[in-house]
Amino acid sequence: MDKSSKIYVAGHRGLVGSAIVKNLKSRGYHNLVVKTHKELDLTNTEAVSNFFKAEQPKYVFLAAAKVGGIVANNTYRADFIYENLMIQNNVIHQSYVHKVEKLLFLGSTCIYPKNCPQPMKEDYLLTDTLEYTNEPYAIAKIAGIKMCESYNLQYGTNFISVMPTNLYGPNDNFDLEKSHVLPALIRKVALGKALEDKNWDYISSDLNKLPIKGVNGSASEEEIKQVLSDFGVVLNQSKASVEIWGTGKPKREFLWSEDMADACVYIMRERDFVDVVKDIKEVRNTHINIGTGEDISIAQLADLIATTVGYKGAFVFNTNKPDGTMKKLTDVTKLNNLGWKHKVNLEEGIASLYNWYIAKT
Ligand SMILES: NC(=O)C1=CN([C@@H]2O[C@H](COP(=O)(O)OP(=O)(O)OC[C@H]3O[C@@H](n4cnc5c(N)ncnc54)[C@H](OP(=O)(O)O)[C@@H]3O)[C@@H](O)[C@H]2O)C=CC1
Ligand SMILES: C[C@H]1O[C@H](OP(=O)(O)OP(=O)(O)OC[C@H]2O[C@@H](n3cnc4c(=O)[nH]c(N)nc43)[C@H](O)[C@@H]2O)[C@@H](O)[C@@H](O)C1=O
Repeated sequence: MDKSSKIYVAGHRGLVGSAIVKNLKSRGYHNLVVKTHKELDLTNTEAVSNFFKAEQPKYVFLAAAKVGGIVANNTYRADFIYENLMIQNNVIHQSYVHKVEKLLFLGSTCIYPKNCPQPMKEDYLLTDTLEYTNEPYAIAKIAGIKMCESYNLQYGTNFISVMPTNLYGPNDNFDLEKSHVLPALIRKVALGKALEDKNWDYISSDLNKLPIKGVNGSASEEEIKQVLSDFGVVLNQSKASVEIWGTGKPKREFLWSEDMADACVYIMRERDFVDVVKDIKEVRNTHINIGTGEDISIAQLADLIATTVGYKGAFVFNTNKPDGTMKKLTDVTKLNNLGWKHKVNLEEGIASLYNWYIAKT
């Protein structure tokens, strides 16, 4: 990639897209094209076609998607399959039509079967039934992999699919209903500590930045306590407790978003589709897992966050909420063999994200 190549980063304000833009700029790439969702709705085929015709990007990072945690995936099932299929169909097809030199499609490790052998190798795709809570999203992501693979085989394009594990970092989503576990627990634990410390300035400032169910920092103490308790952050006789969804037993692997962005930029710069094809007689499972190869239970994650935040209160487990897949650890051999390894460990990442979040509230 020349420093002046025109590069389109779809989803540039999101968790991963913002980290990709930061990474590219730090390396001197200066001809970036970005559009907000409002400026360009990627589900709109005509608008995407016009955009590619006008801009003619040479490289495309497809980091725009409908994204959310386990409950959002399970609740907005139609939106997750429809919007993701539309976004990726439009962007991948127009990239072919307008002769994009290389495209990177971001999927997710939820493409693997619910009871997949661990760690999950790329070859385990489509070998068994998916986890139900995120099946629509996973099916859209599998369609994206197969679309890239099929366009490469039929039309000779150079489209690469990467499957990230659970990600976290600056510009994460801290909405308690829709977010993933790590930002949700950072926010809930920080609020639990503030309740115990009677730090109303912190609580008001947090709610002013991101109201919960319409309740912001100017609401009464009683209203605030009520809405926090609806989300499992409770003060009982000066002792706080924070709710963890499910049993706390599922294990997850977490990758810092700036490491993820670095992997994306590395693959875009250094690798081509042919590098990830194992068997040229039957070209399958050409995607690449992106992760750390290390996992941790949700209960252990909560303890780590409590240590970082200095929270001394309790955790309670709400088993009416879903656990989802019990284990989804990626096999990162292919990624490591392609020449990339993660740098940021979980303790460092949690501390950085907590500091980032505090600075924002
Ligand atoms: N976060 C995670 O833990 C994981 C994420 N992934 C994948 O990584 C990729 C990036 O995810 P992440 O950064 O977390 O997502 P975010 O939700 O943080 O960002 C998504 C971005 O997509 C844009 N977007 C969404 N819908 C549209 C649309 N219809 N038209 C135009 N833009 C749209 C948003 O634009 P705007 O800001 O303007 O609203 C936003 O910038 C996705 O493909 C996701 O599936 C995979 C595994 C884990
Ligand atoms: C990245 C991946 O993310 C989604 O899958 P997931 O890994 O199950 O996502 P999650 O982060 O929401 O939950 C992880 C675990 O944590 C538990 N958990 C505890 N307490 C909270 C909590 O407060 N919030 C959330 N969200 N989860 C909690 C929760 O019950 C689950 O056991 C996919 O749908 C799909 O989007 C995808 O690709």
